[in-house]
Amino acid sequence: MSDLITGLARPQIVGTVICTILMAIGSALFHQVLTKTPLPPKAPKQWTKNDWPIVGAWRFYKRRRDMYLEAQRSTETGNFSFYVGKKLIVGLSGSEGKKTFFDNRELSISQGNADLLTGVPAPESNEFYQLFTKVLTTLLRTPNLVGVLNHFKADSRRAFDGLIDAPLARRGQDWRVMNPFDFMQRLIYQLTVRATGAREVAEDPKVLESTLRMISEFEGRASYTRIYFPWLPTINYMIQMLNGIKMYMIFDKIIKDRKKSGKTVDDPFQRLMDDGLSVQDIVAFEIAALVAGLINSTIHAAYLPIYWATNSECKARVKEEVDGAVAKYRASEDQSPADVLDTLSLDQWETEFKFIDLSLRESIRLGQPGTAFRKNTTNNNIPIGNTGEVIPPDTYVAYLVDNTGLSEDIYRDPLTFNPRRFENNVTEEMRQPHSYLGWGSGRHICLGMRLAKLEVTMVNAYLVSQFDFELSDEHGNSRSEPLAPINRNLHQFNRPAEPVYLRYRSREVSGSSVQ
Ligand code: HEM
Repeated sequence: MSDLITGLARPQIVGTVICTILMAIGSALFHQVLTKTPLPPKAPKQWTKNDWPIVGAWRFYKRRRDMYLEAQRSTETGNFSFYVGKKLIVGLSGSEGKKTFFDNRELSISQGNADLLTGVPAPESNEFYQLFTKVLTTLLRTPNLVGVLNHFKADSRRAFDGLIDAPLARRGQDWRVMNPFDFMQRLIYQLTVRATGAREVAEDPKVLESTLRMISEFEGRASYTRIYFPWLPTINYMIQMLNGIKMYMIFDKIIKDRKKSGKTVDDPFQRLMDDGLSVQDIVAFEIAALVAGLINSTIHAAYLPIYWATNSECKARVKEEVDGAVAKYRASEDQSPADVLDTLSLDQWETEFKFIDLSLRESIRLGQPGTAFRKNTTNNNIPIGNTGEVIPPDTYVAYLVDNTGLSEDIYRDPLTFNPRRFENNVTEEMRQPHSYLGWGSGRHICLGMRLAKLEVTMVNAYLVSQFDFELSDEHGNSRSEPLAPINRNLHQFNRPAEPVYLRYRSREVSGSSVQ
């Protein structure tokens, strides 16, 4: 083996290998240039400002919103075409563009996402997409959610007990400090595994941690280079593949162990096995569901207490709501607030926390940078409403979500966090179709919405029932400077660039516990 390695390391051989790789890349680039199709007739006007040869519109991945707004302003209809590598993308805007994007049944969401959202392993084939959505929908029905509810409560209790046991921020103080994004990520991930996966993962801290790291990497190691050059084996892509193999081995082992021992486990994973799904389909389902479940739910679960901590009216309102539910369902005086929450049914979790729900709705409206994608997979032009323009066959479509979520025509003072806007002051514009895109709109509504709402509500109700919290630095010093604004050029919502901390203390200690 060592001879082989020394042999391969010889300068001539290294040189030959490098030359071969460079020639392969060179000829692929040449092919890319030669085979780029010209703009089809009737496609919206092409936007080429700042384009690079071969690559095309690099700003779409570097400064997406800036490029999009500039391009849409440059055309009469607000629609425009551009190339990313060889891929033709039509950017839609305006009412006709928006209606086409969200209502047209011939535009494929799975193909659009698979090709343009690298990092998120969107189901590539239509058959798998059908299977994925069918299984997810079944798992998130009432009987299955009721089945995992006690695990949700127990996991949440354990996580919050851990917060109580954490060391004090400073001697002589009663504050402790957490990074809400780290805390929520671990807990939300565990709950999502409970709802869609295997107990062997949810209940083994080591496996939970290692799979969480791999699932986070699917998103964190997005390789935009591969969107331009799908054939390029980038390092990030290789790491994603490696993580895919490791996840496969973990799930394959669980399946084999269960089969060998003849043991059946009462969890969603067993349901997939009993339904006869292949190992490949189970693994692909688990990865897709866990990635979809992790990204948005975690970030919003962590942002809610941050928003509340910076807005005294909201903080008072959420406390009132949670304390009200605790008082309403308390069966005996010796029950702690968390004990009471442990007794709530699925229906009570889904109906008693309206302000948390409104806060989530508002957090999503504010935290939805980037574009949604579709692809015209038919052989026909798809008309863009009555504009006279079309989406040609084999073309991708994008819609900048901020065009709606931050529209001053729909939302007054759109950059302010104000959950009450959905409660009172609902304007005529807010009642129009496609005026809120937070959970999707038209033909594609989020299939995980019920799970996400349940998770975010539950973890935040446990938090508010037990703790006072404020923004702080990592040492527990109160923080007064405002958070940096959300980077609207992001492709999707993420943690703030600078870490944000919450200091917290038990409400029993501070004397503000619900009586
Ligand atoms: C706060 C958390 C979440 C937010 C804000 C969110 C948001 C969205 C949005 C905006 C869409 C539509 C995308 C488009 O039109 O292109 C969508 C679709 C989808 N979401 Fe979520 N989502 C969340 C959580 C989840 C979870 C937990 C899961 C699953 C475990 C999930 C699974 C899906 C799926 C499968 C679709 C595609 C639906 C279809 O193809 O019709 N989401 N989500």
